[in-house]
Amino acid sequence: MAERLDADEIRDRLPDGWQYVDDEITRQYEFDDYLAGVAFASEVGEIAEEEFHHPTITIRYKEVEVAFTTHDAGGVTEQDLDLAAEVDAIR
Ligand SMILES: C[C@H](O)[C@H](O)[C@H]1CNC2=NC(N)=NC(=O)C2=N1
Repeated sequence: MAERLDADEIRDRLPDGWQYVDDEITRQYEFDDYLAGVAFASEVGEIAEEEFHHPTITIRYKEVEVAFTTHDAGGVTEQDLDLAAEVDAIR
């Protein structure tokens, strides 16, 4: 099972645009319209299923927030950092 990383390591390795808050890493993405955000969220879901590692996805008007943590490890692991980079590559 993946080991949770300590705060310094997470901060050192966090991809640009992501924040580390309360044992998860999060990023907000802006869109020109609501349905573009919905389509993006669906693509994030595809990746999550492929990797069997699932973020919390919050769809707002013209904005989608993605939050990763590893529930099995009780914090942020390599998997979360890797998935964050994969999600960034969607756009
Ligand atoms: C049994 C456990 O829920 C599964 O192994 C997977 C499913 N997706 C998951 N997603 C996330 N974010 N963390 C997990 O620990 C996790 N575990």
